[in-house]
Amino acid sequence: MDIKMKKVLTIAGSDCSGGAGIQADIKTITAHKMYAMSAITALTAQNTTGVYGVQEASPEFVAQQLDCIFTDIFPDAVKIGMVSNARIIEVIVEKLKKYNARNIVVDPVMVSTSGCRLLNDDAMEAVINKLIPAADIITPNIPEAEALCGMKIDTTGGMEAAAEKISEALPGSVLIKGGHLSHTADDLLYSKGKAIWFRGERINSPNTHGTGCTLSSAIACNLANGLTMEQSVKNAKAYVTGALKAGLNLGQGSGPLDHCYRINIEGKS
Ligand SMILES: Nc1ncnc2c1ncn2[C@@H]1O[C@H](COP(=O)(O)OP(=O)(O)O)[C@@H](O)[C@H]1O
Ligand SMILES: Cc1ncc(COP(=O)(O)O)c(N)n1
Repeated sequence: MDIKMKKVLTIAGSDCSGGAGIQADIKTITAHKMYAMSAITALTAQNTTGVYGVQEASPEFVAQQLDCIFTDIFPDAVKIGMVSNARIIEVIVEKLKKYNARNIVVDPVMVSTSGCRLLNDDAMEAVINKLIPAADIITPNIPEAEALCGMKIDTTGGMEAAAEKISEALPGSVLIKGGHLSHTADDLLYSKGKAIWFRGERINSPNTHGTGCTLSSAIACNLANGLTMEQSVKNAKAYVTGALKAGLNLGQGSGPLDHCYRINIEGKS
C-alpha cells in the first residue's frame, strides 16, 4: 500500500443489499481512491423495499473492532452512521477520545428512507449528549434536524433557524440536508456562526437509497485530504449528485447510487 494513501474508517451498520450503511461508505471511500476500514455496529436485513431485521453487535465487540483499527492503521478521518443503542455510542465516544481520532463526521441516522427506526428510543439522549458533541460536523436530514431542535422545518428559512439552534450547543459544524424538502436539494452548512448554502440540482429519481451515508463518507474523505469544511461539503455534494445522476436503477423500491460513475467517466476519456 502507498503509505501516503489516506485511510478512512466508517463506524456504521451493514446493509446487506449494498445501498446504504457500511457498504455505501466503503464504495464511496474506494471511489475517492482511499483505504476503507469498517467497525460494524449492527447487521441489517434490508433491501430497496425496506428494513426487515436488525441484529446489533455487542458493545464489547464494537470496542474490540475499534481497538484493532486504531492500534494498527490509524484513520485520517472517521465517519459514524447507524448506532442504534446508548451503550455502543458510549463505547465509540470513549474510543474516539482515547485514540484522539480526528476529522469526525457524524450522520445521526434515526429512520431509514423506507421508514424503519434505526435508533432505539433510549439512544436519543446519548446521541445528543455524547455522540454529537464529539463530531467535527454532523449531517442530519430534515426529520433528524427536527428531532434535534424540536422545531418543524418546512422551508429553507426553517432550515436556517434549526441550524442556528442546533449549533448553539456544539463545538463543530452542522450540515442540514435538504433532500426531504420537495422541489429543491439544497443543503445548509452552519459553521463557526456562518451559514453557507450549497444549492443542488434536484434529480427526479426514486433511487435515493444511501444518499445520506454517501454524503457523510465523502465529506470524511475530503477532510482526510486536508480540505476545509466548506470545500469538503461542496465536493461531497457534487459526488452525490453525480452518483444519483448516473441513473442506476436496481431493485423494486428506492434503489442505490452508482459509485462507479467516475470510473466510467474516466474510462471513456
Ligand atoms: N432527488 C435528489 N436530487 C438531488 N440531490 C438529492 C436528492 N435527494 C437527496 N439529495 C441530496 O442527497 C444528500 C442526502 O440528503 P437527504 O436525502 O436529505 O438525506 P438522508 O439520505 O440522510 O435522508 C443531500 O446532499 C441532498 O441534497
Ligand atoms: C445500515 C443502514 N444505515 C443507514 C441507513 C439510512 O440510509 P437511507 O436513509 O438511505 O435508508 C440504512 N438504511 N441502513
